[in-house]
Amino acid sequence: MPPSSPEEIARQHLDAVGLVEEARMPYSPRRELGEISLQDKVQPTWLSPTPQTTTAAVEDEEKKDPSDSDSSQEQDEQKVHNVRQSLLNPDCWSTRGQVDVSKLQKMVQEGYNEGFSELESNPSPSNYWDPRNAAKHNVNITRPSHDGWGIGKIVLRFSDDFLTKVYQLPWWKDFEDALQPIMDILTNSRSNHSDQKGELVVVRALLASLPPGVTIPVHNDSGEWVKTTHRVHVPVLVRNPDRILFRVGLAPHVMQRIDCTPGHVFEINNQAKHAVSNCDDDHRVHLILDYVVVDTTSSETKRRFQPILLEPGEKLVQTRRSIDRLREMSNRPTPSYIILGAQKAGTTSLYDYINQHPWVVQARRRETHCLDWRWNNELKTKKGQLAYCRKFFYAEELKKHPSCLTGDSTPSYLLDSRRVIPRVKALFDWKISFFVMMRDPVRRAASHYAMVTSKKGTPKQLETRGKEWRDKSFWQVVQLEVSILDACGLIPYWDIEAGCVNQKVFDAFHGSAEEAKAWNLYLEKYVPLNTGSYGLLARGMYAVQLRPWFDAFPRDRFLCLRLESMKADGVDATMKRVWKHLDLPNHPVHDDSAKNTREYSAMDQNEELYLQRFFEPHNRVLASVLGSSAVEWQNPWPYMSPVDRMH
Ligand SMILES: Nc1ncnc2c1ncn2[C@@H]1O[C@H](COP(=O)(O)OS(=O)(=O)O)[C@@H](OP(=O)(O)O)[C@H]1O
Repeated sequence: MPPSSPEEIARQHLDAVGLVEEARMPYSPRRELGEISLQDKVQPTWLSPTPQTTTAAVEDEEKKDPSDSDSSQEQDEQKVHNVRQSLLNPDCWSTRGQVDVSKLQKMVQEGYNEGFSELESNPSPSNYWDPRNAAKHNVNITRPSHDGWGIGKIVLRFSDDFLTKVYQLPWWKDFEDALQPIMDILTNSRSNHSDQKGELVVVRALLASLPPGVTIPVHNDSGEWVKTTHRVHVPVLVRNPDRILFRVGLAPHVMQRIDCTPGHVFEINNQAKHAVSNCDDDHRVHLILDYVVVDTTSSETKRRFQPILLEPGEKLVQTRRSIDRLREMSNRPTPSYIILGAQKAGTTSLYDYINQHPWVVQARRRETHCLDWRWNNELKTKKGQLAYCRKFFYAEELKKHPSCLTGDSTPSYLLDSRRVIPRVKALFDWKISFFVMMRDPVRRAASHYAMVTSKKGTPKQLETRGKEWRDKSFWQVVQLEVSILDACGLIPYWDIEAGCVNQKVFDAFHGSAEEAKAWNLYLEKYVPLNTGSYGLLARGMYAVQLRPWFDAFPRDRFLCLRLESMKADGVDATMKRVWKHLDLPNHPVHDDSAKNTREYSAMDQNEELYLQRFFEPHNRVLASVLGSSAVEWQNPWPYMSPVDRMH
């Protein structure tokens, strides 16, 4: 949801003042509905509920948030159905109890209503709101929008957007006793309603002081953390609850008003729309908690949510979605991953999808080529070479953010192992991750030829693609490539004229020392740096290309993917594997369209059959080279027999 403009916020504030002054919006009755189901939280919140579920429709239809509309009626009906099926709590909030907050009130009374940005005198040591005290005795957390609106804060626990790290700030200890009655109420009220056993772990806790005349406009929280956490509010200092308009609902025009009397412990579905306006002339203080329910039988989960204890005055470095300790700076070297190839197998898409993760920063250019044709031969020391390669990335900027990472996609590296492997080994001597995308080598070859011979492109692109194939037909290039492979002794099993394989010779040759020798010769003589017009067939011989890589690096550094599986299983299914390989939390890709696509004419059927026969034995040994028993690699690109084709 885009941020609201200052004009829109002012309009919402005026509306709120009107609603409270004319008493036009009654409180929704307190209902103890227990803990809000996480199932409700992952449902879309744009949809207006059906009339039966609407209890406080005070604004008219025209005021609907434009982002709440959807064009297709069919989709709408499906969504209505889904929402009706799943909405256990269409009210989007639940009273969890009433608690005595006098202890908390005493602790935060001092300075809660001061202008936090214009403090001049020396800070009083007992004023928790004073940012100077927070910087010295606690830890400074930035909350850009809230800070911009002048909202005061006392932060006790905080986590990154994916809940990979929960930080406990020094002042948590000061407030622990005062928070206990609230924790007890939350534990009791959930055990009465929920079957899900587990321990409550607070992942975020802060006190927020909302200045008079400020409105936090209608919004809904987003991010992975929202789906697994429960958001609890406890009004602490509210001089006149009738002048506070706190609302939540499935859509802006059906939000319900919640009673903000001090001590009212309530949970909201923060994935639903919510807003608050302080129409009083005093600050309003709420305690805001997010908790998760941790399965204590799983040591891994327990460990994950074990808070990291921060020290007074310690510095954190934040981006919108990540938080790291400054002391852990430089913990992650650059780059973290390389997409090695294969060329024309969907590498641009993979790189784009990876870059959609909020913790990934793209390189300064997509294909750095810093280890092949942009390699700087002048540089003789490792230090100089590394510094040169790091310039292709935002390495300096990333140093402070070890949660975040960057990588390279240079699909020529897979084939050019002779040059690239020693350079990776010498320079990137950390646990770098590799990706290899593969695609039916026949289709790959067609795409490769179409790109190299295309007349479209920038002058630079036309130059790097080379001229060697420009006046040759596809078939002529195939013949040229076959003769090159043959001259290197790489295809003793292939009858060039008949276009068929001698399986016995292939079985004896593949993986042999002779093959490795012939392959080296090929790489040495026929992998140039000044053109893209080479390797039409070699780039589709995946098993031979992968062997040197698997010999040089541990196998678990590689994630090998099949473009066709990505198409069949969906991008998100593939990306789950990618995030795991990068050790990144899951994140849905918002743009999963295919990148770098091109229209070109279909291949001649006889030429296609020739190539299929050529690649078939190579495809069949792939599973054993990959060491994979996965179904997708057993017969990765099944070709139809000529007889089948006729039917
Ligand atoms: N998601 C998805 N589904 C299906 N097909 C896809 C997808 N992503 C990329 N592609 C196809 O991959 C081809 C481009 O590959 P690369 O990006 O690796 O090319 S390059 O080496 O970077 O030039 C290019 O193939 P052709 O269109 O046949 O040329 C793309 O269409």
